[in-house]
Amino acid sequence: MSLAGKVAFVTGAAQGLGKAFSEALLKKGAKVEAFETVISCFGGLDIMVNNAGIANEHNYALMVNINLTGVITGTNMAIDLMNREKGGRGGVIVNIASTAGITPEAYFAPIYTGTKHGVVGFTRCWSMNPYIAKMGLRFACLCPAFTDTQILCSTITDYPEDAQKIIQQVGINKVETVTEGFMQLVEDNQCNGAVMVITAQNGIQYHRKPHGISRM
Ligand SMILES: NC(=O)C1=CN([C@@H]2O[C@H](COP(=O)(O)OP(=O)(O)OC[C@H]3O[C@@H](n4cnc5c(N)ncnc54)[C@H](O)[C@@H]3O)[C@@H](O)[C@H]2O)C=CC1
Ligand SMILES: CCCCC/C=C\C=C\C(=O)C/C=C\C/C=C\CCCC(=O)O
Repeated sequence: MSLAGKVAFVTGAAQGLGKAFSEALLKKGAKVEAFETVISCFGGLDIMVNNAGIANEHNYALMVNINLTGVITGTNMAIDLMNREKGGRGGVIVNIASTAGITPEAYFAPIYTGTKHGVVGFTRCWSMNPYIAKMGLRFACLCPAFTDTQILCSTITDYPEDAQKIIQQVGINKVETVTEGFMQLVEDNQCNGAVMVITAQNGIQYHRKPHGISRM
């Protein structure tokens, strides 16, 4: 996808990964806008990034609301706006999950892990919907391991020993590496259903795709 003139909306873009994603999109010529402006000034949306998230095991209702319900709500709103069959231009929806959405290694954070598993399952499920081709939509999910942003500081403060132990094992991603992976997901029109995993040890990788209806 060429990004020149495309309209993007990134949730939670004030800092951290959301800010870095927005800056990378702007550099490639996209317009990164507030939701109201997207409709009133640009008449549509091409790229939706559900990025906002928190880590707070003590307030699980809030965390589920932001990390999972927020992604579902943002996705639903974007589908309505982008659906070619309803006058939209089509486009891509990228949901930001985590490696915690694939493996439960952060044992001290079961609710965070649950919300991120939800994001991965929700995004994968949409990507397998046979009607999205007509709607002009594709879906992708980004799963970074620990990355150098503010959310990490609060985790280390809340769970110093547990977090440090895992971080020492797996390392910390640079924001730039995660942003590079994010841009691949946005620009590669072939990557519907991609679940991209990014770790400090192995860099950018694709998690294996599910194949149709599972035979368990
Ligand atoms: N930094 C890390 O180690 C990793 C982060 N992630 C995910 O990446 C996403 C971005 O996190 P970071 O940039 O790392 O953290 P961050 O704490 O720097 O940024 C989070 C952003 O979300 C926004 N936000 C929080 N609640 C919101 C709400 N109710 N409505 C709108 N915006 C809200 C904040 O204002 C902030 O801009 C999150 O979904 C997080 O779970 C995933 C894997 C690793
Ligand atoms: C992880 C619980 C607290 C969440 C808030 C802080 C930062 C967010 C980090 C993540 O989302 C990444 C979460 C867990 C990573 C744990 C292990 C990574 C394993 C990667 C690997 O297998 O190499």
